[in-house]
Parts: sequence; C-alpha cells; structure tokens
Amino acid sequence: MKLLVTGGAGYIGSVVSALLLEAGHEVVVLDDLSTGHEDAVPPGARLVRGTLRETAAGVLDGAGFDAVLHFAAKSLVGESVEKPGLYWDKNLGESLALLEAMRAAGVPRIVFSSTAATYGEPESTPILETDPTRPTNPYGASKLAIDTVLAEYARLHGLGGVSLRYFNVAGAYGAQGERHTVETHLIPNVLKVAQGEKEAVNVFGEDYPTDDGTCVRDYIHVADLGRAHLLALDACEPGTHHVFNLGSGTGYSVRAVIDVCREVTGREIPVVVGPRRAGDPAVLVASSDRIQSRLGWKPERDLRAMVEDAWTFLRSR
Ligand SMILES: NC(=O)c1ccc[n+]([C@@H]2O[C@H](COP(=O)([O-])OP(=O)(O)OC[C@H]3O[C@@H](n4cnc5c(N)ncnc54)[C@H](O)[C@@H]3O)[C@@H](O)[C@H]2O)c1
Ligand SMILES: O=c1ccn([C@@H]2O[C@H](COP(=O)(O)OP(=O)(O)O[C@H]3O[C@H](CO)[C@@H](O)[C@H](O)[C@H]3O)[C@@H](O)[C@H]2O)c(=O)[nH]1
Repeated sequence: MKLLVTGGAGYIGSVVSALLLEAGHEVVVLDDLSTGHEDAVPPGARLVRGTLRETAAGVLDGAGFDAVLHFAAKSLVGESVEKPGLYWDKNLGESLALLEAMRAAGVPRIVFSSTAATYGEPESTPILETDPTRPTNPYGASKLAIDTVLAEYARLHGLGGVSLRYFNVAGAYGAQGERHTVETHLIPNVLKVAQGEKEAVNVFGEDYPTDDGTCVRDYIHVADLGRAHLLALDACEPGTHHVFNLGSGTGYSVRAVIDVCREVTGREIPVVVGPRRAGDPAVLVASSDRIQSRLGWKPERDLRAMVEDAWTFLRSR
C-alpha cells in the first residue's frame, strides 16, 4: 500500500514507519518536526516537512494514497491543562484539515492514535472500550473528539477508520526510540537517572490506594503496538469506525518499574518521593480482549524487554 504517516518523525510514528517499510509498504512521512527529529525517519521513507493544515491537501491530492496512519499530535497532559486552546487547535483542528484533505483526495482509510486518556478516571479495572469516556484534561478530550469525528466521517462519508487507544508505550525498536526534548514519561526518565544524566527519580505520590502506594500503569512495547497498526490497517472497512484498546492487561506500579530498571541497568537509581502529579488516576489497566479476539493481536514483550530495549537505545545515542 501507499501510506501517509503523519508524525512519522516522532517516537511511535518512526517505529511504525520502520515496520511498514519492512512489510513492503511505500511510506511518506508528513511531520512539522515540532517534537520529532528528521533523522528518526527510517531510511526508505520520504519526509515532507510541514503541518497537516498547510501541507496535507497538497501531499494527498492526486497521489493515490491507500491510507493514512495519523500520529501527529501534541501529547503532554500538563501542557494541555495550561494551554487548552493549543491542544484543541493542534489536535482537533489539524485532524479536521487532514480528514477534509483525505476526503477531497479520495483516501479511504485511517488508523488513528487515540489514548487511554479518553477514559479519564476509570470506574472499574481493566478498562473496556465500552466503558464511559470522561477525559480529565484537554489532551484526552481533544483525542476523544477526534474519535467522535472519525465515527461521523465513517457513517456520513464512508471512511474506514480505526482508533487505537494506547496505554503506556515504552521500549525501542532498533534505531527508533523515545527522545522527546521535554521528557515526561516514567521509563526514559528513570533510565536517564541510571545513566547519570539526572540525579534522582521523582516519584509522584506514594499515597495512592495501591499495594505500594504508587500509581499503577499498563505498559506496552512499542514494537507490539506497531504490529497492531498493520493489523488495524487491514481491518479498516468502508463506513465503519472501530475502537481498540492497546495494553498488556498487566499493571505495574511506579516502584515496580524502577525496580525492573535497577535489575536491567545494574545501577542504584536514587528516588525522591514528591507530591502527586495533578490529574494522575491511581490505576490504568487495559482490557485488550477486543483486539485480541477480533484481530488476533497479542502483546509479546514484557516490561523487562521494554526496559532493556529502551536502555540499549539510550546508550547508543
Ligand atoms: N507515548 C505514549 O505513551 C502515547 C500514549 C497514548 C497515545 N499516544 C499518541 O501517539 C501519538 C504519537 O506519540 P509520540 O509519543 O510518538 O509523540 P511524538 O511527539 O514523539 O510524535 C509526534 C510527532 O508529530 C509531529 N507533529 C505534531 N503536530 C504536528 C502537526 N500539526 N503537523 C505535522 N506534524 C506534527 C511532531 O513533530 C512529532 O514528530 C500521539 O498522537 C500521542 O497522542 C502516545
Ligand atoms: O518522573 C516521573 C514520571 C512519571 N511518574 C509516574 O509514572 C506513571 C506513568 O507516567 P507517564 O510515563 O508520564 O505516563 P502517563 O501519565 O500514565 O501517560 C501516558 O500514558 C497515557 C495512557 O495511559 C497516555 O494517554 C499519555 O499520552 C502518556 O503520556 C504516572 O503514575 C506518573 O505519575 C513518576 O512518578 N515520575
């Protein structure tokens, strides 16, 4: 297939681009490099630099694309609370421009990076796709709005759409890994302490109603996540919109993640316990039964493999 990957210079988009190329697809990356890196685009993919709003229509028009994989977004929860307008504009506004460009060019399929943040504070665990969606921040709300628009474009314009709701993505795949300039994610931050780049891990709260008092999350290896995108691409059917959670179904506390990082790196990794981070739910764990039963996807790599691959990637840079 001829595929447009928006955000393909970023962490997850660059991994998925590499997997798509390995599977024999033609890949064009559209990225404004606002948080991505030109050299993260895998060899064999063509990079077009620009925003979706300014560039998508020109790239898609008359070019015969079969599908779009849409990763481009702003995705820092804290920033979204400070600048909600930016998140609605960059996430929903730019996605609408992309969808209109797809419609004008007759591109029939889209796979979209949605998020566990669409659910907000869960009523029960593990989280099912049928559970209530009550996002607690503008990032999650803007992603949920895009899911809603995709469902409408499917119903009213015949688009084939799949929203993949990622839980906590971690690990690396060969030369592609996580290198955000502003890094908020737990595992890369713990590994930066192991490497000596930071002094101590700041644990955000130890008074949650969990076994060790720290938050529990469901970590998924970026390569397992990537495989799900290839299956989702095949599952896009005209006129339908599917939603699938993507997690491992297993929760790990912040303390447990730090312990695995200590085992893998052999380093001490000092910890400082601070206050809770605003907006963090105590426990977020996915049920991925729907994608397992409908598309035959199963996670293959555990937390230790995620940490090992992220550690190898960090030390290679
Ligand atoms: N990392 C996670 O754990 C996680 C969890 C749930 C959902 N997601 C979603 O997955 C997607 C990818 O996340 P990531 O961690 O790889 O982020 P990232 O910041 O590394 O990648 C995003 C890429 O999109 C580009 N971009 C942003 N806005 C753009 C625009 N308007 N036009 C063109 N390019 C633009 C950036 O330059 C960057 O290369 C995002 O949509 C994010 O919301 C990530
Ligand atoms: O230095 C740190 C960083 C994180 N945490 C904690 O570690 C856990 C995981 O945090 P983080 O890695 O920042 O991920 P989340 O906040 O859970 O959010 C990620 O996972 C969500 C889905 O679950 C996605 O929607 C978001 O885009 C993605 O950033 C949370 O309890 C944090 O409070 C710390 O204690 N110290």
